Order: sequence, then C-alpha cells, then structure tokens
Amino acid sequence: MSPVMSKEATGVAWLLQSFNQQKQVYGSLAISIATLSALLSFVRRNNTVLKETSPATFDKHKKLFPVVDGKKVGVNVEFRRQLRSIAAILFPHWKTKEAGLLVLHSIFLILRTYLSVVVAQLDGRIVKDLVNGHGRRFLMGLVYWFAIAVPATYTNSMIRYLQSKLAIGFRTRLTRYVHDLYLDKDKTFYKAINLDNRIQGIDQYLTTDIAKFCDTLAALYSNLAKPMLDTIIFNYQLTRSIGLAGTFGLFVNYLVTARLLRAVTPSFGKLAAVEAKLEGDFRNAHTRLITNAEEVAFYNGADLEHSILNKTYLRLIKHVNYIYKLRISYNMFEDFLIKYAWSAFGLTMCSVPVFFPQLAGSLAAASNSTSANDLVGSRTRGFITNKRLMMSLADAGGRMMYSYKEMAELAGYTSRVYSLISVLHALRRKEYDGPADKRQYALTNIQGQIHITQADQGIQFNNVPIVIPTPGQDKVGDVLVNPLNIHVKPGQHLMITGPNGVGKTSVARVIASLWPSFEGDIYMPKEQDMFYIAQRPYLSLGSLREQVIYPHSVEEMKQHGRTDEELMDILRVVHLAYIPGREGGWETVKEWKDVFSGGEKQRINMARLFYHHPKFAVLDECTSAVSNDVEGLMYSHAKDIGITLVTISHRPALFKYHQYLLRLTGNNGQWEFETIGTVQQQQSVAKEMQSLESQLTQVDELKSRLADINKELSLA
Ligand SMILES: Nc1ncnc2c1ncn2[C@@H]1O[C@H](COP(=O)(O)OP(=O)(O)OP(=O)(O)O)[C@@H](O)[C@H]1O
Repeated sequence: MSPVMSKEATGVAWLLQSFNQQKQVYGSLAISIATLSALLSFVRRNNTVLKETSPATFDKHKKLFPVVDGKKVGVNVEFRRQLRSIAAILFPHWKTKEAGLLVLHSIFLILRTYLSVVVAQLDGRIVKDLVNGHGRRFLMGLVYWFAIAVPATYTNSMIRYLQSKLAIGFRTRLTRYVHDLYLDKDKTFYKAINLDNRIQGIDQYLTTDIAKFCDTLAALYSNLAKPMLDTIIFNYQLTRSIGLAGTFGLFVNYLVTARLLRAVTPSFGKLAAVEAKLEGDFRNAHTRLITNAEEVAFYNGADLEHSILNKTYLRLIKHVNYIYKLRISYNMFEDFLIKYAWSAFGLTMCSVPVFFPQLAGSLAAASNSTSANDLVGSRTRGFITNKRLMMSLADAGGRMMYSYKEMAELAGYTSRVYSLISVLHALRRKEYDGPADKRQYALTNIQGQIHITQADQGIQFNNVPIVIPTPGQDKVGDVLVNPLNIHVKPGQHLMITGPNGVGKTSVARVIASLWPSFEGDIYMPKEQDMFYIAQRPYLSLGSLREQVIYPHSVEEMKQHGRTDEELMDILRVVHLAYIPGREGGWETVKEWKDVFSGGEKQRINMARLFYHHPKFAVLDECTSAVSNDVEGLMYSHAKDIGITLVTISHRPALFKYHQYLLRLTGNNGQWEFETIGTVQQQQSVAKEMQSLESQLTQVDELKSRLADINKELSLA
C-alpha cells in the first residue's frame, strides 16, 4: 500500500469510526423524521367536528360531579379528584385526538431529553479536542454540532406546537361539553342565570376560565413531565461520572428544596380563583354598559357608570397587586435556592471526579486511567459534560419546583371549571340550591307536576301557586299568586291583567316551565304547540330573514318548505313590508336591535308568531309600543288563523279580543277569573270609551290654540 493510499484508508477508517461513535446523532434524525410523518398523517386524519354529548354520557358523569361547597382551594386531595373528574371529559376514551397528541408530545419530550444528553457529550468532546489541539476532530465535532441542531430545533418547536394543540383540543372538548349542558332542552342556561346564585358571572367561567384552565393544564404537562424525565436520565448519566454519593447528594438537595418551597409558597390557587372572579366582575360591568348604552346615554349616567367601572377595576387591580407583592419575596427565595444555591452545589458535585477520583463513577474512572497527556483533556471533557448535565438538571429541577406554583394556579382554575360543570349537572337534574329540610316553597321541595296533553285539551292549572323561586340555603320563595285554577280551551282567548309587579309575567314563566311549579298540576300541550313573546323584544344575531323566522335556522325554514314570499306576506300583516326593500333584502346582516324602532321591534316579534303559527301563544305586553290600529289588525289576524291567545296586559283596549279575564289583584295573592262581557267588563270598557270621548271633545279647542301659536310665531 502506497503512503498516500494508506493515508486515505486511515481517513476513511477514521470517518467510519467517527460515524459509529456518533450514530445516536443520525438515530435522532431518523426518529424525528418518522415522528413528523406520523404526526402529520395523524393530525390530517383527525380534523373532525366533535359530536354532541349524549344524555347517557351526562348520566354517567353524574357521580363524578357532585356539588362541593366551601372546600379549600389548593393542591390537595380534592383538587386531584376534581382534575380526575374533568379528565373524563378531556379523554372520554384512549382513541381520542387529545390522547394521540399527548403520546406524540411525550415522544418529543423524550427526544429532547435524549438530544440534551447527546449535546452535553458532544460539547465535552469538542472542548477536549480543542484543548488537546486535534484540529480535524475539532472540525468534525462542529459538523456533528450542526447536524444535531436540526432535530434539536425541530423537537423544540414541535413541543411548543403540540402543547398549543393539546390546549386547544382540551378547550374544544370542554367548551362543547359545557355548551351541551348549558343550552339543553331544559333551558339550563336560564336556570343557571336566574334560579341559582352558585355561579355568578357565568360568561367569565365559560370563556376565560375554561381557556386558562386548558392552557395551564397543557403547559403543566410539559413543565412537569419533561423535567421529571430529564431528572431521571441526567441523574443516570451523572451517576456514571460523579458516582452514587453525588447522586444521593442531588436527591437530598431536591427534597430539601421541595420542602422549603412548599413551606413558603402562598396559596396561589385560591388567589388565582379570586382573581378570575374579579376579572369576571369587571368584564360584566362593561357588558352591562354595552347592552344598555342608549338608556345610560339618555339618562346622562356616564359619571355614575364611570365610577362603577373604576371601582370594579380597582378591586381587581388591588388583588392583582397583592399577588405581585407576594411574588417578590417568593420569587427571590425561589431564584436564590434554584439558581444560586443549586449552581454552587452543582459545581461542588462536578469537582468530585477531580478531587476524589475514588468516589467517582465508571466514566470518570476510565478517563482518569488514560495517559498523562490526555489527562487534562479528559478532565476538561468530563467537567464540560458534567457541568452541562448539571445545568440541565438544575433547569429541570427548577422547572419542577416552579411547576408547584403553576399547579397551585391550576388548582384555582380547576375549582372554577369544576364548580361550573357540577352546578350545571345539578340544575339539569333539577337539584337547586335550597335548604336541606323540605320546607314549603323551598327550591329543594318542588312538588308540582306537569302533564303534557293533546293541544285540544288546552292549558289547565289545578291548584298551582305562583311563587318566586329563591335560591339559598335558608331561603323559601314568596307567593305572588294564590293557587290558580284556570282552564284555557282552544279558541277561548284569555287575558291576564293586574297592577305592575303583581305576577302576570310570572304566570307566563310557570307556563313556559322557566320557573318551577311548587304545587298542583299543570296540563299543557307539547312545546311545539306553544309560542311565547316576551315583554322585551329580542333580536338575534344574523340576517333580516333570521329575525322573522327566529328561533328557526334557515335550514329549518327550508326543511319546512317555507319561502321568502310567505315571509313577505307576514310582514304585510304586521305593516313592515317596507323593511326588506329599505334594508337591502333578506340576506342583510345588521345589529338589528339598533336599527329598528321600539314599535318595529315588537312587530318583528309578532311576525315570528305568524311564521311559527302555534296552537297557543302567550303574549306578554308585546304590542305596547304598536299603534292601536296595527295592534288590532295583528290580534284579529292571530285569531283568524286559529291561534289561541293568552295575553298579559293592563290595557282594557285589548279586552275585546278575549273571552276570559284573569285579574290578579295583588291583594295577598288573590285573583279573579271572569268572562269578558260581564257587567264589570262592560263598565271598564265604557270607562275607557268615556275617557277617549272626553279627549276628543278637546280636539277643536287644541286646534284653535295651535293656530294661535303659529300666528304669533309668524308675527314675531
Ligand atoms: N328572579 C326574581 N327574584 C325576585 N323577585 C322577582 C324575580 N322575578 C320577579 N320578581 C318579582 O316578582 C314580582 C312579579 O313580577 P312580574 O314580572 O311577574 O310582574 P308583572 O305583573 O308582570 O309586572 P309588570 O306589569 O310590571 O310587567 C315583582 O315584584 C318582581 O320584582
């Protein structure tokens, strides 16, 4: 073999040997690429929309979510139980996308730890080659350094990506589940807002709290799982160089740190829960202003609203500042312990193989046995590798300790999310907040029965009192109306009248099952045969068409074979035929509550009645802003098309469209049921006519006064 050939052969052999030594670098690359392709195909296959939660699932979860009161919020047994209950929603089974994401996330976490070890060794090797003056090896080390950078950076960004995906996945599942509970057929949303005090400012729970819970949970997994893994692997690596005594020292160090930190950590969980509540109050105050902007502006109430908003904000910020203050001393202590005390301890550990080789591990012993020339290089290599491992270990331990604070915060969010779900579950089962003993008219003692019958049986109340549902441990409701006995048969229109606040709308609430019936029996047709128009007109988000067909969607309208021409006919009845032309057609989307006048809003609501064409309609003062002539036309049309009306109003002008009158007197809950057209009725109508006639007699007088004023003005 020529000297040249022999040199080349040596070069190839060295490269092969070097490749052999660094095969883990290529292994890492291969694993990363394989994981990437698995991930991409997995994510592509799993972009499905979540299915609606079935009643069977809710029944199954009943035991998981008992309502708990007054439990201490913190990292305790109750926190773990609540987290396990919520986990049943996040991971309904092991074939979910989130479970897959979790597995992938874990793979990348392992990969990162593995790469950290490789990097530490490579770092030690490069420095050794530098100290020993091995130029070629040093350059080759740099090549490997860059080669490892590719999977390392990819792994890091993948971990962040998967953590965000996991958080979004959790949030989607949880939001879907809570929405299914909240907006179910039993109108749980109404009960949660009006019949219960356990969840205040529910919008904050549904939006921010769920999001924060999911973000913290996903972050906690990587902040906890990765350092745990790191600790095990790095400790193993270190044991090989600094020996068992060093590793034992490290463990003692962890234990002492954990104890110290636990002792000085303030109750961050409780503080986070209070902060979330105060955030909710602040947001709520703004929402109220947005909803009532016009009324506030008319009253010139900006100053008062300003001070309410400021006070709410100050309460929040005072609490946040308090948390920040607590954090100063806690963070100082935490940093001192984890950054400085641990580093000093780490350096001491790194010195073990140098000063006490007899205590060192197998790797250090091997390098110490090399020739004197290589001793400095080997020590340098050992020190650099150990220092890097030690730094990673300190970082891992630090993150584990910091995670305790995150865990405490997670406990706060968990308690909020858990209480939301548990109260919604309870309300779904009609378990309200009330006294434990069965007192009359307590929300825990609802005895009334609702019987669904054929529409031709009408609506019947047998001994049903109207009681204000009052939540609270020691509370019972006040009786507004004594037990009612009424029967509204098809075609026998009923009007409910009485002074303000006597309980007229409350009767409608009981008919609609918004309020419970505490006693007696209610017989009524099925939901589809009934329609309610509330006192305050409601306009939804969406197109003009969707305002008329509400609560139908456009798909439902099509399924029922309804057309825009029919909608136009309906608008003619309520004298709004000009609206589609003026607003640019049925598809126009606007904030309709700001577009329509008070009377127009009420007429749109009446248009819905004609679109849905129910057998019975409960109309609660829903035409008070409509002119008398149009109101009359709408009432006549409703009766002509066979809708039986239950009208709530105190205006005698509407008597003539009804056969019966339920008069709530407000006198200790008393009521009278009369046939319209009796002597009393005629007297009351006659009284109204008299008053109108007396006003008419003044018309000429008023006209002449107006003419005088005009004349005076033109002279001036
Ligand atoms: N959720 C509630 N909690 C406590 N009290 C309530 C609640 N809802 C209604 N009330 C009270 O019950 C009474 C009856 O209310 P309701 O709305 O039925 O009156 P109404 O006869 O329809 O009055 P109006 O003619 O002014 O519309 C009122 O005094 C009201 O303040």
